[in-house]
Amino acid sequence: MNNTMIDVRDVRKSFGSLEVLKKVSLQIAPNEVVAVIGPSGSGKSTMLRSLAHLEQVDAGSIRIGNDYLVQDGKYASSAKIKEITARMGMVFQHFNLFPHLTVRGNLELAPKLVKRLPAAEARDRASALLEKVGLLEKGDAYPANLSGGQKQRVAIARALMMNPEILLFDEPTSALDPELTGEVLQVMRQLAEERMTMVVVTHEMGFAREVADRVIFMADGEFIESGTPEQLFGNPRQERTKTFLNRVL
Ligand SMILES: Nc1ncnc2c1ncn2[C@@H]1O[C@H](COP(=O)(O)OP(=O)(O)OP(=O)(O)O)[C@@H](O)[C@H]1O
Repeated sequence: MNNTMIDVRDVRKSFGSLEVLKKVSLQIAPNEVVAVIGPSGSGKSTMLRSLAHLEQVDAGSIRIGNDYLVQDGKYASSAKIKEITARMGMVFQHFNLFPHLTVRGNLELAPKLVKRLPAAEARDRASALLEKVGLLEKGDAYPANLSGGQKQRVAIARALMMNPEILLFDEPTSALDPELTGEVLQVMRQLAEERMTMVVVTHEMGFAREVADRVIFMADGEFIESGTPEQLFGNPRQERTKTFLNRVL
């Protein structure tokens, strides 16, 4: 259990003349699992990437725990930003593993480099996490020799190496063949059961419905509606949510 929560207030973000986030606000409680769903291009990834400071917002505030990443459009110092983002782990659609490093190399690099973790400790931690995602025997393999599902499980283990308070997932199963999504969702389901704070941008309605504590429907740069999976899937209040769900379910 941890005390981190995410507080996003009135965040705006444009790419040129395209307004991608229109005054978005969001609060996430410690240990909450939130799924963000919505049509392609609605700003889901941009919102998530803004939390990890992979995108810079134009206005508004993002607070992680007690620390402001950005407050009323003004960013914290680069040292503070580093400190805040180190508390978050991110898992991407396309895995983003280092191709020239083995699985263990991928896992151990950041903890050794950033956290100065001794090699033996990094190795032990990597073993424990590879076991957790069912890939202990793949430690010496290179990413090119893994299936997409295995790559994504390595990416999740890598994110966990840094002992994050929050895990952010950006469409973690969208690049996978359908038969490989299950093994990744199973690891995510386990993390959810362990009460990891997670924000998951996903097209996987089954995950949103069965695993998330709360589902947010986003369209055209706005949060249209948010609720428990039962509320959102069973009895959506907004016409746009209904239309979207009718299309994808
Ligand atoms: N770096 C960028 N430069 C310019 N436009 C961008 C950039 N990144 C995203 N966009 C645009 O911002 C809008 C929102 O994109 P975003 O990836 O956040 O949507 P999304 O809801 O995650 O979509 P998807 O489900 O397809 O991944 C899209 O119109 C996209 O083309």
